[in-house]
Formats: sequence, structure tokens, C-alpha cells
Amino acid sequence: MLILENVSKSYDGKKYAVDNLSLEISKGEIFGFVGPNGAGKTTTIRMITGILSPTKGRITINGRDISDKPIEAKRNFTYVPDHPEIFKSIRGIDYLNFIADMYEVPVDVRRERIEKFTRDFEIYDDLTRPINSYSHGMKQKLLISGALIPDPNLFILDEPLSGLDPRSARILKDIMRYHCENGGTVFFSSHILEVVENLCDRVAIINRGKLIACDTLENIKRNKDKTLEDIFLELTDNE
Ligand SMILES: Nc1ncnc2c1ncn2[C@@H]1O[C@H](COP(=O)(O)OP(=O)(O)OP(=O)(O)O)[C@@H](O)[C@H]1O
Repeated sequence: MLILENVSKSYDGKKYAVDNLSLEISKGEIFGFVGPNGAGKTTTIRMITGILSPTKGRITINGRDISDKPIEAKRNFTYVPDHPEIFKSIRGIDYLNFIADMYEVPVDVRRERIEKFTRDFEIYDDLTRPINSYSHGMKQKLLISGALIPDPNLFILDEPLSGLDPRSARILKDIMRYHCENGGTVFFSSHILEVVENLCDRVAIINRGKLIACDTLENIKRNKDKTLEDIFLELTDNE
């Protein structure tokens, strides 16, 4: 579903923020992407979503190269960024209809999905208010609802749980699991290692732009009676 082949990114032409990263994520997987601050997670996600061009390497989504066939590639995924910066003066419902229009979601289907997700996230009654009156968490929930409405093959989330209250975090985790059980794929970054440990089929650990582990949790923890947090701290100890 998602393939990164020897992907690198340098912002200044000298240092690599992402250095020769290769990953292959299959249909139906929940894939967790972890690493310390500044490791290169957001840079990687921005390259996958076509916001940034890789300095080297190739990224394909469902067989479409994000650089050569951006429109076809983008039809296969939706994305929730780490900072919920969205249009401020429009209403929540206008934003959701805009996303539904972009992905050509039929009117009856969108109505049902908008109601379902926004009721789950308890923002349904706020949809007629302008987005600039929303709290950080409400904006995050609106973005997540928007990303779910097209029912994408691949759901990409950068730090999706930051800013969510416990009930909303649980709902999102259930949605991510449900999405994968029904043939969808989820790629997400997180600093919350317990969530990654409980939710993911596989996990990749990135440090200083380089991939240092990529496997199932069972294999990463093989022969070690340790938590993912212990292993993460061991593997990313830069001293
Ligand atoms: N726009 C930019 N211009 C220059 N350097 C950048 C830019 N964005 C990120 N970087 C650098 O690239 C490296 C990776 O940053 P990135 O934001 O991808 O890390 P991250 O793993 O998402 O970190 P965090 O967990 O703190 O969000 C860092 O050294 C950062 O300083």
C-alpha cells in the first residue's frame, strides 16, 4: 500500500533530516512510527503526503508515485497533521463538506458519516460555529472527522492523540483498529509508546533520520523482557 525506497531529505543541502529510509506497509496494517524529537517523523510524513519533495528516493502509494502522479496517489489517502491549522472563518460543517466534495463523497453517504464521526467526537452541535471559536482539541477532532469521511485506503496521522481527551483518544483508537480490520491501512506517528505497543501490527523506530528498527512488536521485544519504552530508550540513546 505504501512503499518508501531509499528516501532522504535535506533542508540545507548538508545535513539529512531523513537519511536513506526504506519502508513497506501492507494493506490492513496499523503501522506505528516513533522516534525522539527531531528524529525526522514529520519530515517523512510530509514527504509521503506530497507536501515536501524527497531530496532522493521514491514514494509510492497504492502503486502511484507521489511525485509523478500526485493526484492519483492523493486519492488513496487522507492526512491529519500534527498542528490543526485550518481555515478559521468558515464553519465546521463547511470544512467537512469541502473535504467531502474534494473526495467526491456522495451526499447521502457524507451526511451519515459526518453525523456519525462528529457525534462520536462530541462536536456535532458545534458544526455551525466558525472554526476560530473551537478549542485545540475540537479542531483536532474536526480534522480527524474530515479525514475519515472519504473512508480512505490509507489513513495517515501525525501525532493524532495529542490534544485529545481520553474518551476521544479511545474513539480514535477504536476507529483506527476498525479501519484496518476492514481492509484499510493506518500509518501514524506517536510519542505515546503504550498506544503504539497496544495498537500496532508493526512499528518503525527512527533516530537522527535513520531507521534503527522495523518489525512486529514480538520480534522487536524478542528475548527481552522489556516494554517498548525500555527498548526505545535503549535504541535511541545518543550519548
Ligand atoms: N522547515 C525546516 N527547515 C529546516 N530544518 C527543518 C525543517 N523542518 C524540520 N527540520 C529539521 O529536520 C529534522 C527533523 O525534524 P522533524 O520535524 O521531521 O522531526 P520529528 O521527528 O517530527 O520531531 P518531533 O517529535 O519533535 O515533532 C530536525 O533536525 C529539524 O530541525
